Amino acid sequence: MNTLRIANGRVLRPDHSIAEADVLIDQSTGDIDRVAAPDEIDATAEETLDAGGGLVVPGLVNAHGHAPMTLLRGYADDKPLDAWLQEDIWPAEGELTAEDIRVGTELAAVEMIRTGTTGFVDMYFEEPHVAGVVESSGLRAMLGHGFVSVGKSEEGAREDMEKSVNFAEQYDGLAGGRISTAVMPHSLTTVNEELLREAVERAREADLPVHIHANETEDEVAPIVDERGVRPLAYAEDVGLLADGDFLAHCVHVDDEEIELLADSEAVAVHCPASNAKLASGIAPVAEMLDAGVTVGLGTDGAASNNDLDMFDEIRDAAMLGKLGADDAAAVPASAAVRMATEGSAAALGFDSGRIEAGANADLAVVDLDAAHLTPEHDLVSHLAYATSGQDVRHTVCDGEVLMEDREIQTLDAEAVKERAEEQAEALADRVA
Ligand SMILES: N[C@@H](CCSC[C@H]1O[C@@H](n2cnc3c(=O)[nH]cnc32)[C@H](O)[C@@H]1O)C(=O)O
Ligand SMILES: [Zn+2]
Repeated sequence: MNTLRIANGRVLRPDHSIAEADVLIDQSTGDIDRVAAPDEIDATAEETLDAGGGLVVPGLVNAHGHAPMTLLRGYADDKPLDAWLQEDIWPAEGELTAEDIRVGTELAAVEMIRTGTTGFVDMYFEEPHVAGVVESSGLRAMLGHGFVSVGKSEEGAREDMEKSVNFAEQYDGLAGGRISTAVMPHSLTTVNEELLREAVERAREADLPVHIHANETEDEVAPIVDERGVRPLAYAEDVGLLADGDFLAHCVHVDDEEIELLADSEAVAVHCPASNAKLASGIAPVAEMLDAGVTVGLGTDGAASNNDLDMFDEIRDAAMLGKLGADDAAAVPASAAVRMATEGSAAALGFDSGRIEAGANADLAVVDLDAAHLTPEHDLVSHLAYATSGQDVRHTVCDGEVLMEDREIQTLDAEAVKERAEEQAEALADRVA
């Protein structure tokens, strides 16, 4: 057994207690073999990472995003979703090349590894290039080709849906099992009913989950209520969504009936607080969803509506906005927010990660605790939610492989990626202008 030992640190246990413990990783399986006090582990490890003065936490899982949009970070801000997409983002995306997608994903991978994220979701296009970066970066991901029918001929829309199903079938399980896939219709209003039903049917035939944007803005809800006389999630359930493995991004404008539908289903809601705030989409009723027993994951959405991919920022936003939305300072406490970004997101994607215990994927990060902004140590879970930045991460490990040691990324040349991304983004903006 090739072993990696995360030594001399403290560990965040699944019950959110803190233990002085080493983590022994079996690199042949990529799983955690043991978590125990140092003197209880006599195995000699081929490789050791020093977690002294640090806290070993589950690698964060970014359960909704559009990775290549890092090239559009800061390209268009300060407008609501529809105007932002129609006036800026979709015109720019029309000029994106496959190389842009590859470089934008590399930049996203550098940012995620640097900030302790070990798993992510991508809904975009040119996904084979995204998959190539997942393979080389060492991250875990659930990928899908996002498709719409609006603005397309019936034939063009069907082709796009086929592309989404075919990609999901062909890429599931690649990169040594670190890639999983989903069929990804863009949203309940940008894909017509016939195509949506067919996409869901094809996903079930292929035993694949479906990922979709849902109830993000009032503008997405009203047309469905007006046309169909039912709430969007009732329509989603009727087309066969809300099945086990399905996960819905946003769920901002959901009423009690829809929260109950989610709670009674196997589907997972993915909360994107920063994106919802930045686009003024609203504050999702996360406290109510959690109280109703809905599984809630956490995601940044794209870097053009956040504008970073730091999931520690997202944890803090979830806690803060959850309180504001519930008008209750006790809502979405620190532990609940941390759990959303670890176990909640892992559940959304069916990842066996999100917790530090034997048998789980060895997807973890080590947070340096010696900074002034993490002093004193009354409560480390409080620090994870209210004070930790992704820049505090020292090491990142995914599938038992070291992706970053002492803030040095091992699987990508971070400086070269940043340079390339600058060049590609500049050329893209020139093409759009
Ligand atoms: N542009 C693709 C649609 C699917 S890719 C995923 C799309 O979601 C867009 N997107 C990014 N953030 C959001 C969001 O918060 N809500 C809805 N769409 C978004 C993103 O810009 C991209 O166009 C096509 O025409 O076939
Ligand atoms: Zn999105």
